[in-house]
Amino acid sequence: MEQYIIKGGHPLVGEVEIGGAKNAALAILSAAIMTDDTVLIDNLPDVNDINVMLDAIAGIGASVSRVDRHTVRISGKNISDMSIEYEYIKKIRASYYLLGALLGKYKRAEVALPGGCNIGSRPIDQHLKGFRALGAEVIIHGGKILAEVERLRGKHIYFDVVSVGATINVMMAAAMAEGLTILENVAKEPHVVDVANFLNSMGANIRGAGTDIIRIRGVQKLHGTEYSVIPDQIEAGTFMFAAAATKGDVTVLNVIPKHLEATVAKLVEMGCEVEEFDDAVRVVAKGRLNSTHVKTLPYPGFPTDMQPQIGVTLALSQGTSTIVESIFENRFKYLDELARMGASVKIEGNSATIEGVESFSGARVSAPDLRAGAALCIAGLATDGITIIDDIVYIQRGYERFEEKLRGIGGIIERVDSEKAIQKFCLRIG
Ligand SMILES: CC(=O)N[C@H]1[C@@H](OP(=O)(O)OP(=O)(O)OC[C@H]2O[C@@H](n3ccc(=O)[nH]c3=O)[C@H](O)[C@@H]2O)O[C@H](CO)[C@@H](O)[C@@H]1O
Ligand SMILES: C=C(OP(=O)(O)O)C(=O)O
Repeated sequence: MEQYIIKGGHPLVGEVEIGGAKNAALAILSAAIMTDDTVLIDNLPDVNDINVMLDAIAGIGASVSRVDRHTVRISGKNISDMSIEYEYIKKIRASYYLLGALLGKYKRAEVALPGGCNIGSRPIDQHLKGFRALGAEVIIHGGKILAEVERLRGKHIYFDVVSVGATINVMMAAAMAEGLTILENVAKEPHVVDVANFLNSMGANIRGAGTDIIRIRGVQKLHGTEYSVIPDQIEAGTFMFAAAATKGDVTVLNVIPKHLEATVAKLVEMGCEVEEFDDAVRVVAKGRLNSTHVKTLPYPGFPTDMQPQIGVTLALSQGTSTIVESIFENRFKYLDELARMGASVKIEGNSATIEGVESFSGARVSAPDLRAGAALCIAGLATDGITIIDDIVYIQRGYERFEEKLRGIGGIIERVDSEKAIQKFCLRIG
């Protein structure tokens, strides 16, 4: 098992290049198998979740060839199997997108119930409601979801909750249904729009992605395309909060500033200077920041995937902050770890009250999930001591070369795999 070991306590300064969005890329890779033609996808992040997805689609017979670290060529022509093995599914949440993709193209799919970060109960009833509305028979048996239909038919579907996964999944299936599908109360996240743009570049007819209503006129066939995934707003935001928490000066490069509005608004409220360029954002924190109040909401609200990163930053800010986590019920686990570093927090249901402290003290903590793990790294980088983070496999799910990128802006962080290596680091740095 690997750990991160961090010696923090100084500002992060410099520029960092942001990669492609994991959560857009995972859906786009699934959608890529919906044509028999070849699809070239660029700006993929080189992270574990993407590799698992590529293995999963290769496992059903798709041809997958890597052009380089961030580019892949996929052909769904020789897919022979509609059943995705549990081995892949249990590792990633987004495996459920293969349901919509296979059902749309082959009218049959068999996918084990998905894994992903343990951040809440994460039902998929809205995905299944959507597939059923399009005419599919969907059953859950032996830990698998089996969906089948002779002909998918367009329908007017109203989602009961705003769900990124259900919106994208049902949109994919409807792209190859007969007639018009209208999806209401949909998610408006940038990755929903990116997947719609990708499908449209393959010949789909999807309008309205990014608004509350998506209209999909089904087509019989999709064709090959070349596509570049949007930048990862969550990776960008993570580095922006790392700059804020360490009182640093960091410019995130290759971003779409519009996607970062909620993050920028909070950083400004907290007292950061934020400069926006065409495809970059600079965050400068000149001293101790101020408290604020945060409520996670679907886009364009403040993202739940950024809640731990702002939480860590608030725990070092002046005054009392509150966070309401309204999307997932189990996303405060990092606060218990942070309390071990000296943070003052009180959790009641889906609300947390944070009394800012001047500084943390280094401790050994565990990453409870992907974003919480990244947030604990931020805590370590802001702490004038040694912090060891266990279970970093979660962080590797979604951050490419995380420690390298942090080192590029002055972070003292190493990935180690033994107690001996930890001791060596402490002797050298401590
Ligand atoms: C791979 C991927 O893209 N993961 C992201 C995706 O997860 P995911 O797609 O799983 O999250 P959803 O947007 O679906 O979940 C939003 C809310 O809806 C509820 N819900 C969802 C589906 C459903 O059928 N029934 C239901 O009740 C969930 O429990 C949650 O409370 O969006 C989340 C919210 O932005 C992000 O935190 C995840 O990083
Ligand atoms: C929670 C996340 O991923 P997943 O939905 O794949 O667990 C995330 O990207 O923060």
